[in-house]
Amino acid sequence: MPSNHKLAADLLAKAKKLNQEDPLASFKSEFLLPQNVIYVDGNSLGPLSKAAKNRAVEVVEQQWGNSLISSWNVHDWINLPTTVGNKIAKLIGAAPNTVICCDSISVNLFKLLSAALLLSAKQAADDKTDARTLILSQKDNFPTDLYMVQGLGQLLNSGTQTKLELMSVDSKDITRSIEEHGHRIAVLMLTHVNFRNGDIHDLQALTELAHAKGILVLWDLAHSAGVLPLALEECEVDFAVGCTYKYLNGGPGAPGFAYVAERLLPDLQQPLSGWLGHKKPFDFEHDYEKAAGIEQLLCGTPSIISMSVLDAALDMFETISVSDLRAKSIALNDFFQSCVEQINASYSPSDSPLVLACNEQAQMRGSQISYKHPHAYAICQALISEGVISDFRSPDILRIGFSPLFLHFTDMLNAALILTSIVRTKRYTQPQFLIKNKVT
Ligand SMILES: Cc1ncc(COP(=O)(O)O)c(C=O)c1O
Ligand SMILES: Nc1c(O)cccc1C(=O)C[C@H](N)C(=O)O
Repeated sequence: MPSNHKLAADLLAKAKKLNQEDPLASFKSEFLLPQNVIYVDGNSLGPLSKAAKNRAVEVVEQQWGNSLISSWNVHDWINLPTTVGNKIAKLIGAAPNTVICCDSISVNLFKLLSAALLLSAKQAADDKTDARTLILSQKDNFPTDLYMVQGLGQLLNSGTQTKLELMSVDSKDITRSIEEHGHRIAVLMLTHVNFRNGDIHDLQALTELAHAKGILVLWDLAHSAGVLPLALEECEVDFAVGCTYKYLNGGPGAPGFAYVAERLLPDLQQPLSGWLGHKKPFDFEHDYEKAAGIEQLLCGTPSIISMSVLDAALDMFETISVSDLRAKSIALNDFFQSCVEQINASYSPSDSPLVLACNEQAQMRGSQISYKHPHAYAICQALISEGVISDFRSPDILRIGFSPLFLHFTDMLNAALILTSIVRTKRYTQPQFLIKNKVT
């Protein structure tokens, strides 16, 4: 407890009032969270909902167990990637039938980047200009995005001619790089919300700027889908990818999604030409002919159990607007930050304090806050041992995520009390917290 009892009482009264005013407060009871746990890691893996658990049992016992292979028709498994894709489309401002649920972000990036490069090359040939060879991205992107470009580059550049180069620059230099190298850039590939510090790129402005230079745009929405309002269609975004195991609560390894603007679908050619992306998969023809719609992004047989669980988890979003989710996420983020600041201010300054490693204003960040500390890993482990599940991002970032569907403002106060106390008393220095041997 803060030494100042009045402060503690005031913060608790404020938290309770915010809970009462929260239109999303009742959704917490839809989740099966363990007792005595404050889960501030829904930005890495969303928790289990009752609906998802029930669907898991149903799909295994009834659908697979009883209906066996007829479930592809009876339970419409065959259309699940588009059914689920359409539910996701509503959350990201995409037109119907422009989103498909399949594979992982990494695999979908490979498909879409390859397809974008082919479109760009065709455009250059039509315009009689040199083919563009650059993919512009941010240095601080989530590594898999950069790795996928590097892997694709190895494949494409195996001959004598360089066909693809990754140009990764500081986020603050993206605009300047587009201005300077625009004519050489085929694709601008950015992650909307930065996984370490929560910085948000201006999706609309950067998409417009890139288009003005003839660049195709691909957004990674891993930390945006289901928590930040998005308008892909309105902003004329070309491509997007995202995952469903974070704010969409689809479960560990739940399939990702891919978005392609409707206008690009007819000429799109993706390299993972598996049978389910074929125009008539069940005709079992010798030659590949792509499906006309977004189904062309499919490759092999989808993971039906996982996708069914996700399908059920997504139903919760039917009655909620993303702007309400964003408003609550900002309020949780802001309240947590102010609790930490006020509690710390009520004590004499600590000799090794947590330092904010993100924008100071909650509305300027994604649904997370990041602190820098030389012992961030140990602090994270100490937090987990005291029931506050957060995560650590190498080398020195403690990351707290705010999932608006199942967190209450009282959770924020309790998490802030535990965090500040662990740092102040240096409880993180216990030996078991110092050994770095865990996935976080
Ligand atoms: C921005 C971003 N992109 C991609 C990924 C991972 O992609 P995949 O679904 O392929 O594991 C993550 C997190 O794991 C991420 O935060
Ligand atoms: N996808 C993950 C996994 O399979 C294991 C552990 C963590 C993850 C994550 O999603 C990490 C997450 N994208 C991040 O922002 O750090």
